[in-house]
Amino acid sequence: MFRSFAFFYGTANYAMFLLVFLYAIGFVSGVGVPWHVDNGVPTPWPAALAINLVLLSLFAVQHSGMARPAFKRWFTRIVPAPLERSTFVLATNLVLVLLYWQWRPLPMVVWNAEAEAARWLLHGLAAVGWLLVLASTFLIDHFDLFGVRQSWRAALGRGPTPSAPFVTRALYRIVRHPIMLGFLIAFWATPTMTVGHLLFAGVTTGYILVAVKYLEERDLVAQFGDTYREYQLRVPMLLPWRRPVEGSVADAPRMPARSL
Ligand SMILES: C[S@@+](CC[C@H](N)C(=O)[O-])C[C@H]1O[C@@H](n2cnc3c(N)ncnc32)[C@H](O)[C@@H]1O
Repeated sequence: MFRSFAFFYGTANYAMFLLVFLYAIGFVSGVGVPWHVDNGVPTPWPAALAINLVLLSLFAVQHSGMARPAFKRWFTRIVPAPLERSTFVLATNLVLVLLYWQWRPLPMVVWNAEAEAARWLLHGLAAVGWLLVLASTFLIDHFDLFGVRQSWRAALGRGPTPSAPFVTRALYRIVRHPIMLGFLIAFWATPTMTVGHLLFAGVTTGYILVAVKYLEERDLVAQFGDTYREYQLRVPMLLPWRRPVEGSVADAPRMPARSL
């Protein structure tokens, strides 16, 4: 019974993620979907701003909170360990559906590229960003990242899933966070930037910078130790042209493991 459920749960949450990811492309680009970053229930700007900030904060709290090792340790007392990642994916899906549905437009235009070539160029750049996200998930371990591997192993009656390996090849040789870089490109490369889109891009950029530097990298140092510190010295965080900090592993900042 549990094995069948694990298979269904992992597969259904992943299938929903694929739809939510596809919708994200439409939401940000404003193409092909009913509710997007520049469309929704017209709302006076102070209320629209407040609602959008609540939605973005909800995403940040869910996403960063549930990804912390301390939360996972507590959560796996309630949810079977092989289904923990898939439950994280389900929660992310639900928060994003709420955001797509309840987002309020702030339509004032900040910039607008009028030349057709410039518009296509910016759409093309955004497409490169989305492809970078997708390609990078396969470099880490796409099916592990979205909980399919863990739930399918449970369905097959296999033992606990071994941790995904530490990756430094291909895109991870150029920057330490290609998935986040892909999101930043996709969020900012738009021919028509409205106040609502700017709010979305600005807040998500701030969130990505804080979450990567102060949460994810601390966890990675705690998990991989000097291997990750040495990686930080060798490879820039997000921008390929930025030099990583000069120094040796011994000089690298010792970041304490997060207790939460
Ligand atoms: C949503 S992914 C984002 C990865 C990375 N921040 C990026 O932007 O490409 C988060 C997961 O990737 C894992 N991760 C981050 N860097 C990694 C690496 N170099 N090798 C393997 N896993 C990594 C983290 O432990 C975390 O579970």
